[in-house]
Amino acid sequence: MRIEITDLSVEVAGRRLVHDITLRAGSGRMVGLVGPNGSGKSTLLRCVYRALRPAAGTVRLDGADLHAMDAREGARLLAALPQESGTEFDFTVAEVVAMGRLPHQRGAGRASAGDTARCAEALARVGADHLARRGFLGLSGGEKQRVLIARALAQDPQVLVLDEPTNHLDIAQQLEVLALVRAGGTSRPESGRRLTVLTALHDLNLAARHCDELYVLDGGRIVAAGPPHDVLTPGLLAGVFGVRAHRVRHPESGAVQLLFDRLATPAPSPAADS
Ligand SMILES: Nc1ncnc2c1ncn2[C@@H]1O[C@H](COP(=O)(O)OP(=O)(O)OP(=O)(O)O)[C@@H](O)[C@H]1O
Repeated sequence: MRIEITDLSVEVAGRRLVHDITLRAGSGRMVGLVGPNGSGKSTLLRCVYRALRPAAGTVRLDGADLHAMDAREGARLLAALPQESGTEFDFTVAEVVAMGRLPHQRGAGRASAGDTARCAEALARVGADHLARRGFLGLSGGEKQRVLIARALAQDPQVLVLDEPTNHLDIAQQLEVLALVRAGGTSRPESGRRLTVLTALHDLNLAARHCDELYVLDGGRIVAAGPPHDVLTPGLLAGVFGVRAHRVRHPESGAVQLLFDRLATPAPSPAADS
């Protein structure tokens, strides 16, 4: 399922935080949003997963206006992992993941055997099946993140919107989760369907390695877009992130990888010494 974001602007408390965003994610593609702190990534994603309404512009899934759909219909198509998500009540892990099935059920709490199997499968895919009976609030940050990813996958969406999905995960889990998402989540290989993923990522090397295309946000606007190799240039990284970057190729995958240094600060001028 393709995502088309067109001329999207988002306002919070009367302040426009995101301006005129046009972004395309083709069906089955993994598209990354990168940008410095405060550049508008979360605000844009919040509008895409419908926590905020657009001030202008549209978000369409295969041509249908997402903000015009009813909540249940939207939730069957799109699942989200917000940056700070979770539950205040101490549900068990199994109960948290089961919430992902609600959009597919008639009436609340009528889980079928199929629903239960989908939840177990999603937990197993993120390596968290052993946590099923644990209380969610007692989990570590990384364990919580894995469970919330399982909930999103159990929702069986066609589009996944992730805000910093690798937060709290150790390096092995970061690679595991992004590979899993990229490979299509729980999507049964036999269905031939791949998830379309829009994800904010701080780690530019993970973004370069896992995303088909990147959009770079700065000051609430898109300042560059394209394949990671074309986008993550030393000039852009200096201008947007304020760092000096060296590009190397991953010896196995060939993906662009970056080594960072602080930008050299200009030597003080003689006049400043006097
Ligand atoms: N509810 C709000 N009220 C006022 N300003 C807000 C609100 N939410 C976000 N902002 C501001 O909007 C800008 C964009 O914030 P946003 O969280 O979207 O950035 P981000 O790129 O996701 O940042 P980070 O990388 O730090 O998570 C920031 O300047 C932030 O302070």
